[in-house]
Amino acid sequence: MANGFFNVPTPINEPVKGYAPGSKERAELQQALKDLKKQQVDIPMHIGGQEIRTGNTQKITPPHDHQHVLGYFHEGDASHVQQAIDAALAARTQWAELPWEHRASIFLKAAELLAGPYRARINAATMLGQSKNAFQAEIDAACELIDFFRFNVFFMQEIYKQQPESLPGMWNRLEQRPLEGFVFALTPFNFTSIAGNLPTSVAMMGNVVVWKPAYTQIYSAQVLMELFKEAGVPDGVINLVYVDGPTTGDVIFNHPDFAGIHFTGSTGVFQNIWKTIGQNIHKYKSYPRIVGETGGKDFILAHHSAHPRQVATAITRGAFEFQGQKCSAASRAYIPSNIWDEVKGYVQEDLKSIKMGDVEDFSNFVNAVISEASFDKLARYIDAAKADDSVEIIAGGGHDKSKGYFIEPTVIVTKNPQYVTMCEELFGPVLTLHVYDSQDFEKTLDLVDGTSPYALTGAIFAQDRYAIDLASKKLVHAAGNFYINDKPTGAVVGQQPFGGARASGTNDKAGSMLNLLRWVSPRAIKETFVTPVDYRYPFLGVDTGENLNVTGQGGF
Ligand SMILES: NC(=O)c1ccc[n+]([C@@H]2O[C@H](COP(=O)([O-])OP(=O)(O)OC[C@H]3O[C@@H](n4cnc5c(N)ncnc54)[C@H](O)[C@@H]3O)[C@@H](O)[C@H]2O)c1
Ligand SMILES: N[C@@H](CCC=O)C(=O)O
Repeated sequence: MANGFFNVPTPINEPVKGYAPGSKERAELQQALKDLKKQQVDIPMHIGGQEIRTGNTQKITPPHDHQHVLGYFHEGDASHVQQAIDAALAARTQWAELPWEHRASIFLKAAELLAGPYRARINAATMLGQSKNAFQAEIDAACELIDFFRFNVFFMQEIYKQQPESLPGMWNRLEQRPLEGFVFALTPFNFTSIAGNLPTSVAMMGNVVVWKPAYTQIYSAQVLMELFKEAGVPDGVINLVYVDGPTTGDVIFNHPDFAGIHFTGSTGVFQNIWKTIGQNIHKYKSYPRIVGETGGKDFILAHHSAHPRQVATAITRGAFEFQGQKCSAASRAYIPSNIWDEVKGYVQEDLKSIKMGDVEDFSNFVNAVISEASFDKLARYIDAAKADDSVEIIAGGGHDKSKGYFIEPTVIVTKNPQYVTMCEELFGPVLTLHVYDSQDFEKTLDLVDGTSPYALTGAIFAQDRYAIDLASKKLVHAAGNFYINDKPTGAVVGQQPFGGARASGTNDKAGSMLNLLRWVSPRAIKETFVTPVDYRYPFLGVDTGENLNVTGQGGF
């Protein structure tokens, strides 16, 4: 029983460690990589606190070294999804009734564990399982997830604090109930922090969760599940299943207690899910919350006043960090003719200096793409561009899957601003670039706005303040995260709340109060202290009015 109004610690962003040669963190990370590589892990599902092994195992291999086996996971079927729902519903009442400060403590503890004893292991697992370099793993799996935990706890407190006015004679209260049912967290491969945030932000608000990660992220998902357990998340609150997407969806979206989905992934999958939920709407007890952050076709637009070196650096980092597998990665660029030669020179110079290879060699900036399917798709688009006379590849273009799924950072230049790779999300290290007449800035703004159905991230580079203002206005709906003279990636929790509109998602801004509000159903409670005993209005005259309380306690 809580007797006190508690204030959670004020969150600050977790400092990103540098991993410089000779540093303590580098030594710890190298040791964790070695430890993980010398064993083969056997990864169970986690349902109601039980480890579930089906014997139906699948291999986990690093994308940059597909012959090395890191371990196996046990795949489940529809019956396991049903068990996970049952376990979640069984845990629901006790978890929902736990005073909020205990939920806060659990996730603050998770943040501290991740910042300390779990840091090297989660980074190493993300490096090996998802082929991220040390720095990319650190900003994702460690810092961003730590920030999600700390900031979300703070936002939860802010939400609970918001209370309505009360006139004399009454007390109005707002109670933030968890949703009536269970929530499905469906997570992508590319960010360990997103995989960790989608189930925990929901659970933090008192809900119970069935979590299904992408198969290509299971290696680090297992470490997250251990972290949640050690932090004190009770059995059944977050249930982790490894079942293929359509089979999982079939059980979840037909269940009457399905109360919401917290999704991050591709637009096509999200749109199908939305349709299925719509078709099944009569089956549910409540209208499910549908929260989804999806794909992007993120842009860099330069004005003729932009600094060529700054634009080139933004292209190299914005398009090719983590092999372009960020929903925010720049994948189309519009460069004015007056600075093109310079920008081109710098980009080619940068890309020539980039090293590609295994994550254990910390000097590799680029590693492998996530899977053979992704490699084959990207190689197809690159080969089609090579065969097309209307476009030119000015950097990269090579690919090789003999040891790992390696695609060279590739820049395609096209005269046709509607060329297929200017419009479609490829999700890999491929940037397509259109050079426009530097006098046509306004026309190019329309082009940027209208070329793709997405609206996730975008960047304007200019020194001319009028150009920045014009771009901000004309591109108002073209990006949920808009950058001025900066690359379009690298949003930080608490600083640039993240999410896009149009086909890019519901824009509920991960790591913000807006997102957490989707996981509660407020109940307004009005308590009247002196309850009326006469129905008549004052002007009917019979009563003196003192018991009528028309505008006071009684109200309308
Ligand atoms: N906007 C954002 O914040 C954001 C962040 C990260 C990734 N993304 C997007 O995610 C995508 C890359 O991630 P991904 O390849 O893991 O996405 P994906 O859509 O292939 O998979 C996401 C999840 O959905 C599951 N899934 C796939 N098909 C399904 C189906 N038919 N029914 C039910 N579940 C299904 C997957 O197993 C996975 O768990 C890109 O499009 C990227 O832009 C968006
Ligand atoms: N929040 C990340 C992108 C997440 C999507 O993959 C960024 O801003 O770069």
